[in-house]
Amino acid sequence: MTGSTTAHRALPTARTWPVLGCLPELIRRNDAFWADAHRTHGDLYRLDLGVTDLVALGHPRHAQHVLLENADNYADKGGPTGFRATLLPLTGQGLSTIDVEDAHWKRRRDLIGPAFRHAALKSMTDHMARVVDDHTSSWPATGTGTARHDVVPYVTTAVTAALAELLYGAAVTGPEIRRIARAFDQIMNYMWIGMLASAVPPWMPFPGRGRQRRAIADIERTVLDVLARRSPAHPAREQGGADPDRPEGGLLDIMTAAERELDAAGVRDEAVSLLLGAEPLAISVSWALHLLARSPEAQRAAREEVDRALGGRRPSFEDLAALPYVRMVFKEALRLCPPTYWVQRRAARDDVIDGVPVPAGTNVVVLIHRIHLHPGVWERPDHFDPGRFAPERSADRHRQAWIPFGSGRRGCVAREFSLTLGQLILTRALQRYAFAPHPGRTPALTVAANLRPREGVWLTVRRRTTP
Ligand code: HEM
Repeated sequence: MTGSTTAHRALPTARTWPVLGCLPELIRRNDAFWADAHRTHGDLYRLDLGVTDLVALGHPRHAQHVLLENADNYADKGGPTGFRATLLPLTGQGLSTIDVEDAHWKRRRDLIGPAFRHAALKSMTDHMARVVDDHTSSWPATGTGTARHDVVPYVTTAVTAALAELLYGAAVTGPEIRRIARAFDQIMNYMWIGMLASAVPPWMPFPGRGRQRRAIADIERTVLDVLARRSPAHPAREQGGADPDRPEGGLLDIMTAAERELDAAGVRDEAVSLLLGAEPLAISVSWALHLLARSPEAQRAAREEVDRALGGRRPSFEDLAALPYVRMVFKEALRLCPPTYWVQRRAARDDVIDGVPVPAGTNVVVLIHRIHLHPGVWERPDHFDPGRFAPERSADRHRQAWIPFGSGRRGCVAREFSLTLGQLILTRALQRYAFAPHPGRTPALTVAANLRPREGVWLTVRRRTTP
């Protein structure tokens, strides 16, 4: 795709206002803005956001170029600019936000990666299934009757509990999970305002800035409280009060033992930034339930599969292979609602993408959601159709057409873990409940730091009496 000898074309620019660029329009119109920008400017355009300038990339071949083929030129995530401005104070120097691929990043990745790979997954799945079991057994759905509620907090609780045990080797309490979820909510929704705030010195008052700082402090305090409970000096451990089913220690223990440089600040950054993975996972599982609620046919197919494979029993790692349709439902939910809507990189050297010059220092964003809805790649892109992930229908698709976990060297370290945990929660939920729309409350997505439901995912939930 590079080549300085070919004729270059000019880059169309999405810009509305002289100083703020598209930012006000983006804040006002949200997801509709992106769809229109794509229709007007095509797959590749310059996005003027006033405080920052980006090149937006919306075709799978752009992802292939930036994240794979020419990844050496895009090893830098772009510092505290653009979409990253509001998240960095929360995540510090955690693996996901380490800016440049260097020896430090590689060492951290090599330490964290194996904990999420297949062999580790196999041993942790049964434990995760038990945690999921506890946290999906009592969603509001009275007896054989129904209840109408937002499923996001319930899914978030199951995801956060399972993830915290894996990371910290310690249980989080209900109030802690609710505090973390509230704080994540504030932080995610602050993104656009946070971008504006990034242009104003930190000591100057700016709307929402105080709330944002308090939310970050809340998460940090809660995580440190949980970590303190796993300390050998903590009374709960000294009294042998640990749950015999719970794996000793957690990923953080392994990391602290292996990497001496992981001091208190390093532990804090990694503990917080890995926990942030709970948010996209909870969003995508909740969105899958919404899609199933609106597609009785898909819900029936998924339920028949789980009943056939499991009856009413809890799934084990070996069972997951017998639940391919549930997996496809989750993948389709991640296509329609990829919580990590974009990934950002900075060009180290001059480059050319699709005939457009991209000078050194340019920040580019790969727009995952636009790629997932690209009409040239997907048939009926807006339509919920889990069967499109069947092997026979996927063979000819561009390899970068579905990238909810990113791609290449900085791709999500927890991809397999997330697919497994999502599959487990959906399976258990389908065994226990039937889902239907909530009359008068149609869930909608909003583009914040993640792509996420605007006001929750309200559904009608009926407890099943069989199998
Ligand atoms: C459905 C759930 C998830 C989605 C959609 C998702 C998405 C992504 C994406 C798109 C990236 C690439 C970012 C980039 O290229 O700049 C990424 C990286 C990462 N994710 Fe996830 N993620 C999910 C769950 C998780 C979970 C549960 C964890 C932690 C336990 C996690 C930890 C990470 C880390 C540490 C990285 C950075 C890897 C590196 O830079 O080397 N993610 N994720």
